[in-house]
Amino acid sequence: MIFTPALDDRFGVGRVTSRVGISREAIPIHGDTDIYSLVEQNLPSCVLIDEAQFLESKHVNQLANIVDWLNIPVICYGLLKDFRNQLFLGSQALICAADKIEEIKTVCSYCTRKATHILKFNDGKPVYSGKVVEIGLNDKYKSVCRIHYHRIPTQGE
Ligand SMILES: Nc1ncnc2c1ncn2[C@@H]1O[C@H](COP(=O)(O)OP(=O)(O)O)[C@@H](O)[C@H]1O
Ligand SMILES: Cc1cn([C@H]2C[C@H](O)[C@@H](COP(=O)(O)O)O2)c(=O)[nH]c1=O
Repeated sequence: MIFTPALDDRFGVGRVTSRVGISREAIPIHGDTDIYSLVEQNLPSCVLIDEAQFLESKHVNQLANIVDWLNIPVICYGLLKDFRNQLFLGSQALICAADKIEEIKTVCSYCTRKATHILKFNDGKPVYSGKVVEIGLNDKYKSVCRIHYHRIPTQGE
């Protein structure tokens, strides 16, 4: 069973879509969705959650119970930190609950260093404060290294 938070509606509510174009229907998670009950009724072989940074801590508890009481593996994918370089609340709850955490590495948009931060742009300018959740694509967010998070290169650099 595939789930994704309803608030990420970039490609439609309840849809997991990759930048490479692959897309799958998913069950949308709303504030009152009881993921445990839905999984208990269907008993799938695995549960996949995308955009897990947007989960509420009660959903993370439900996922832990699915693993512990239904013996069904749960794999979550999501961002660790927001554009302010602070942990998303869902990711914080997942770090505390998870059996295993795997980092998927990517490189900085401006150089070959490891991307450790995410820069957010408003009208082409980096911003470091404001509301945490703003659904968007590559025009709004860029993965960057620590150096370029604090100072984006000027033209020609
Ligand atoms: N199946 C795939 N094969 C090859 N490259 C992939 C595949 N899936 C993703 N990628 C690479 O990873 C990038 C990010 O993929 P995406 O699924 O949008 O990740 P996320 O949602 O985690 O940001 C893509 O633009 C592409 O370069
Ligand atoms: C950093 C950051 C991201 N978001 C949003 C932007 C996108 O809708 C998703 C991330 O999707 P991806 O396919 O994994 O890149 O999260 C946000 O709301 N706030 C942020 O700080």
